[in-house]
Amino acid sequence: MLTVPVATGIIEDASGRLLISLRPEGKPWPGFWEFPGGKVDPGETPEQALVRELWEELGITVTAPESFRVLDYTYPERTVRLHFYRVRHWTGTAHGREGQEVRWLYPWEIPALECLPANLRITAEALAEALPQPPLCLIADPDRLPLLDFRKSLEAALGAGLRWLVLRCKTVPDAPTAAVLSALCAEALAQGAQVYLNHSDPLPDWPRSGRHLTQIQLDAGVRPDAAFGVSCHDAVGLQRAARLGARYAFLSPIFVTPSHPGAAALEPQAFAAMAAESSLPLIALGGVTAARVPVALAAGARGVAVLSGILEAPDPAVATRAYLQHWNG
Ligand SMILES: Nc1nc2c([nH]c(=O)n2[C@H]2C[C@H](O)[C@@H](COP(=O)(O)OP(=O)(O)OP(=O)(O)O)O2)c(=O)[nH]1
Ligand SMILES: [Mg+2]
Repeated sequence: MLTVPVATGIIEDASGRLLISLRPEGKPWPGFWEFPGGKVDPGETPEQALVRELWEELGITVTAPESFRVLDYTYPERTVRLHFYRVRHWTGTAHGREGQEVRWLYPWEIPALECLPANLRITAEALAEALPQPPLCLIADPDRLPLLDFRKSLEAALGAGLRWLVLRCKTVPDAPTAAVLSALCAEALAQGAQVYLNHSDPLPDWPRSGRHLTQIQLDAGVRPDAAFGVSCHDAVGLQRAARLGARYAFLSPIFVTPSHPGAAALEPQAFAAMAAESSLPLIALGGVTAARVPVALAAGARGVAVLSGILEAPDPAVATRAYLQHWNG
C-alpha cells in the first residue's frame, strides 16, 4: 500500500493548551478530532505542507515549527506517515476557516474526545513531558514503618533527588500523625517534588500537587477537581482514567512481586501492548527493582513507581540513587 505523507501541527498557546479540530463530513473519519494539517503535496517538504495547511485550515502564519515525531499508521483505507510539528509561534488568530469546529484544550482534556487513533501516542507523549522529572515515583505508605523512621527515610529519598511522591494513606491517620504527614508534604513541595495524595474522602487539607486514585475509587465515582493520576490494572481502567482527564496511570503488576507472589504479572509484553493503546503515560509498578528499570522503559513505561524498594531499603538514599541513575546518567 502507498504511504501518504501528512504534516500536522501541535499548536500550543502560552498556557500550554493545544489546538484540536473536528474532521468534517466528506473526509475519512468524520467527527473525529485531530491536530490540524493535511497531506503533503508532490514537490513540497512536510514543513512547507504544514505552513500551507495551517493557513488554509486555520488562517494562521506559522513561524519556526519544530519537528516533533514522525510515525506511520495504517488505517483500513491507507497508510499515513505523520510528520508532527510543535508550533509555538504564529501570527493571526486561529479559527476554523473551512467551517470546522476548533478547541483549545489542555493535553489531559483531549482523551475525553473521540480522536484519530494514530494520535493516542502523541497525547501520551504530551502528558509524559509534564510528568515530574525524573519520573521515579515513590509510593510512601506511613502504615508500613514507625512514623519517625518513615520521616527519616522519606527525607533521605528527597535528599537523594526523588521528585515524585504518592502519599498513600490506607487508614485515616490520627491527628499527631496527620500533622507530621502534612509537614512532610510541605517539605517535599519545597524541595521541588510533586506530591499526590492517595487518601479516602474527605481529603485532608495537606499541601499537594494533586490526587492519586485507585481504580476502585474511580469506579465508585470519585472525581477529583484538580490534577490526578490513577492506579490501573487493565485496559478498561486505563481507558476510563484517560477519558476522565487523568494525567498519568500506574499499570501493575508489570513483574511478579514479593508482596503478591501468587498474583499473575502482566510481564513486559502485555504491558507494552497496553502502553501502545493508551493515550496516558504509563508508570510501571510491581516488582520493579533498579536493575529492571530499563526493561520497564523498553516496554513503553514513561516512568516507574516503587513501594518497598526505597523506604524499606537499608539505605533509602542509596536505593533512590540506584533508581535515578537510569535518568541522571
Ligand atoms: N490532519 C491530520 N491528519 C491526521 C492526524 N492523525 C492522523 O492519523 N491523520 C491522518 C488522517 C488522514 O488519513 C490523513 C490526513 O488526510 P486529510 O484527508 O485530512 O488531508 P487534507 O487535510 O490534506 O485533506 P483533503 O482536503 O486533501 O482531503 O492523516 C492528525 O492529527 N491530523
Ligand atoms: Mg486536513
